[in-house]
Amino acid sequence: MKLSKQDILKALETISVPGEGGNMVETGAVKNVMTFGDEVIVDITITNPSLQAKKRTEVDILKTIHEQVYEKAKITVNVKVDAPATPKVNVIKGNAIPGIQNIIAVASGKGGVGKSTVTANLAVSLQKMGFKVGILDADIYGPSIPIMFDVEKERPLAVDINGKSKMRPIESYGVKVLSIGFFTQPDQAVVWRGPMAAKALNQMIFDAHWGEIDFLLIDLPPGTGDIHLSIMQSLPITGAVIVSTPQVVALADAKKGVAMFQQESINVPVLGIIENMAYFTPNELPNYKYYIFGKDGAKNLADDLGVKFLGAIPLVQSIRESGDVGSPAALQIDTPLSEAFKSITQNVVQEVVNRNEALPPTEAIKITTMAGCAAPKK
Ligand SMILES: Nc1ncnc2c1ncn2[C@@H]1O[C@H](COP(=O)(O)OP(=O)(O)OP(=O)(O)O)[C@@H](O)[C@H]1O
Repeated sequence: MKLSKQDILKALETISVPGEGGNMVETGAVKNVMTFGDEVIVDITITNPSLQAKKRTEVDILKTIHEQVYEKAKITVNVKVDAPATPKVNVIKGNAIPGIQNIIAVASGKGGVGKSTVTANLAVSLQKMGFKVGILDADIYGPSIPIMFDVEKERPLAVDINGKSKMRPIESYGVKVLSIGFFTQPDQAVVWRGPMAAKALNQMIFDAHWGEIDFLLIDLPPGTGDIHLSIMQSLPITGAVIVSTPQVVALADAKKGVAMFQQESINVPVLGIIENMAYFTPNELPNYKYYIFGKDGAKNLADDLGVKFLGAIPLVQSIRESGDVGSPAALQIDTPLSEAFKSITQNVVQEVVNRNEALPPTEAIKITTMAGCAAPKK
């Protein structure tokens, strides 16, 4: 079989480089195509330096040529990365916070997809790995972190630090917690505007005595409103993690969430997407997986958007129960659930390391300890 260069180019015109828009031939990304009998060599240059973008580009090219031109074609794809020459600006906004190394915003477009559950379990997994961890529960519509850490009746006390009165976070399972829920009545509907919420959160960060923290997780309210804009613009967020179920309506909102973080005025790196309630396995049928909300939706969305897929969490009764009794499932020892959360947490840490390496050395966001965590892959 002799392949024609024209056929290959025509096939490549049907795909684009992740995140670059336009078809890869028209944008000039495809630099050269050579054919020898049933062999094809494609040289392509992309601007996105992430491993996923490279891998995705390669896979798309292989798949497209196999599907549209010749299924047995022997294809070599040479992907070159030509990142923009301008040095990356440090996207960290606001003042660096002494003692707090990384701030990770946990967000979801849609409500009720398990953002707080994921935040709580990420925190516990990070703590088990040896990191110093804090959670700032910023979900003004329904702060649930105090319940998940069994501290809903607690109230933070003031401590004197160098002559200044500071709020001491409540500690549970080795995780320091401050929640907007500690300052509002449980049945009080909180109608706050963005700047007010951002101010309250600023106080909970800057006027609190967090001590040394490797990861401060912020449990954001659901949605993409002005509250998010205010928070993102005023706090030095290292990166954002998006939680979604595989359901179409949740994915549409998750996509808006990713777009919000990536827009120019916000520019917070998206560390990746976590798929929650990915499938249901009944106790009595351990080999069955029911894809109640659809299959691989969040994974496919991550691929489409060129962001990392951080992992999937099943829909399991004990996750809900452990959240309700204030003992996050990740506290379990060597169970499939605690292992699943551990693996996702390692991916998050890896992405933070990657992200910090990609920024100038001046930023105040270096990870200082990798204790208990698998060494990052270079
Ligand atoms: N993987 C899971 N398996 C079973 N139940 C889950 C799972 N994830 C979350 N839940 C349950 O779903 C409900 C909603 O979860 P959660 O409060 O974490 O969502 P959320 O996205 O933070 O909600 P909100 O929009 O109110 O902030 C809770 O009762 C929680 O226990």
